[in-house]
Amino acid sequence: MAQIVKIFDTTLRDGTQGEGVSLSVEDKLKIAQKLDVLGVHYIEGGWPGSNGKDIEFFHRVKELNLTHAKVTAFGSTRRKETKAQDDPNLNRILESGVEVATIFGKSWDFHVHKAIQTTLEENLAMIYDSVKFLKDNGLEVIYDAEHFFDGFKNNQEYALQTIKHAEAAGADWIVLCDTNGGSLPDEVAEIVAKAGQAVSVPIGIHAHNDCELAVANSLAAVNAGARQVQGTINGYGERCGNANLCSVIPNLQLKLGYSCISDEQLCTLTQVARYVSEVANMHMPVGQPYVGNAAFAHKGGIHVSAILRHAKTYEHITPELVGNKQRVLVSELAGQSNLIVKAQELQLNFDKDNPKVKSVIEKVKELEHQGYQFEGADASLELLLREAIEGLEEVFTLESFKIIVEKSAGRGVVTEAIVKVNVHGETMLTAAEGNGPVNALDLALRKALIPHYPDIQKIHLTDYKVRVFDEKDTTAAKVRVLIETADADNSWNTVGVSENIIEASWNALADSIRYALIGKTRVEHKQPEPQRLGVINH
Ligand SMILES: CC(=O)SCCNC(=O)CCNC(=O)[C@H](O)C(C)(C)COP(=O)(O)OP(=O)(O)OC[C@H]1O[C@@H](n2cnc3c(N)ncnc32)[C@H](O)[C@@H]1OP(=O)(O)O
Ligand SMILES: CC(=O)C(=O)O
Repeated sequence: MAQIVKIFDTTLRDGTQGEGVSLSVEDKLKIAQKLDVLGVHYIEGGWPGSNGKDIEFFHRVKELNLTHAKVTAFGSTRRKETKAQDDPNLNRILESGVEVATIFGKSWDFHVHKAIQTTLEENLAMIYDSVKFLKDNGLEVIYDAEHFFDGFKNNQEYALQTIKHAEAAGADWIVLCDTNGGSLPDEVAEIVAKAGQAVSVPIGIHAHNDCELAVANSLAAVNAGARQVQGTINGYGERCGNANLCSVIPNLQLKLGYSCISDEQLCTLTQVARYVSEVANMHMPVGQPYVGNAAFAHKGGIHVSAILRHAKTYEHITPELVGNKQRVLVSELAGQSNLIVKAQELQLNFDKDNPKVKSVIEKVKELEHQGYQFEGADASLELLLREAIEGLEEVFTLESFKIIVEKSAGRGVVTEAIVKVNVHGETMLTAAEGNGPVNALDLALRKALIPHYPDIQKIHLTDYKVRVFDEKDTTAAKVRVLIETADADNSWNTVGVSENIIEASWNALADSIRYALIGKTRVEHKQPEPQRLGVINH
């Protein structure tokens, strides 16, 4: 029977102490629901003694009827030289209506002297009184021993006295905190084991990531006897963050054989990680272990060739166990296997014996050498493959475009694009004003295409990125433009490269529209004529 390790999520408290992370009450409530579905045991919702937002959260979280997780409110021990029952912070915890309180107190004598500027005896009394007050009021109490590892290294006897005082006052858990994130796994293991011998209540670990060891330290603590791990989704948190639960949970469960959440809940991990990053509006690193977009993405041709034979050759776990999936990238590092997998994904008939395989690989490598990058431009790659394998209908061809940018005294900059394209034998000449050259080009091209393809009105550009780079051996700077386009159901990315930013943008734009139109039915009956400069019939 696997040993149980309880998961304490502090995304909504310590996570919001991370730079750039700010959550509204609504955001916090939405995330709490996801965390409950994920199966964490505790959700630390905030610090009611700190701000009105957190007070409102605790008021409203009761309406969610969470099925699994216990909600806990955070705070500190009472202020020095006061009574616990008079302490506003402890009273806000009671008023929040939670059944579990998490309070932190000082373990490091240096902090007692320098940070809270009181005596060692008064700090012990602050810990005892505060835990006792909350216990006397019927709460489960988790005692976070702040700076425990630094305190232990500086004055072992005093650090142990602090947690013994918490235990004597009735704490249900003693959580050892590597608050400054400076400890190493071997030290953590040794100190957790010694603390475990000093007290008989269960021990937990709360690790920060300042040495990029928060996950490793959490695992070391569990192996040394800790039975609760505190951390955050995606590792958000003060300074360099907290232990990332998206790595802690699968490591504990899949590698070390502990039990934290059910297998079905583990399958929601990737979805929860991405959801939280969306709500927090924080970019998620593609290479984030287990849950990142590239966590099971294979780029090197050798790797792809091997995973086709057995996924285990380059995957440490089956991605679906954590709700992620395998991906194959195509780039100048690709071999034929990459292209074959990609083509299979697109349901294109393209096997090893197809004579076109080599020429397509060469084309991809040549374009990447020119500055194209297909791993971030799935739609451009699909067009290239479809064109090579089955040929593509020419949905439109460019005859010419012209951009006029005019700045005159007393007026802002006015940008106008004139586009001439041939659509099924008909030359469409249109013009549009935009708030910049790319916007104007986009609007003019759409005007030209709408009569033939009215669906084009449902798509819109969602992102536009430019990267300037110097081509090897020449002095001319080239630019790569990446465009993201979306309709109601999907989004897709295209790439264009040129020494001229407008031409690079046009290439990416034209691919994005082509991609949208390929496979869509051409309307037989034209829509009412759009505003345009002229239509030339051939
Ligand atoms: C390791 C951690 O992550 S702990 C959590 C840190 N998170 C936060 O600080 C976020 C929320 N904080 C806040 O909203 C505010 O700091 C508050 C409301 C808690 C306190 O605000 P203020 O009363 O203005 O105090 P301020 O923040 O300037 O100073 C902290 C006070 O807490 C005291 N304090 C710090 N730790 C403790 C403790 N464990 N027990 C008791 N008092 C403590 C300090 O001594 C200082 O009080 P003093 O000036 O009387 O000596
Ligand atoms: C309690 C806490 O957040 C810490 O010690 O880091």
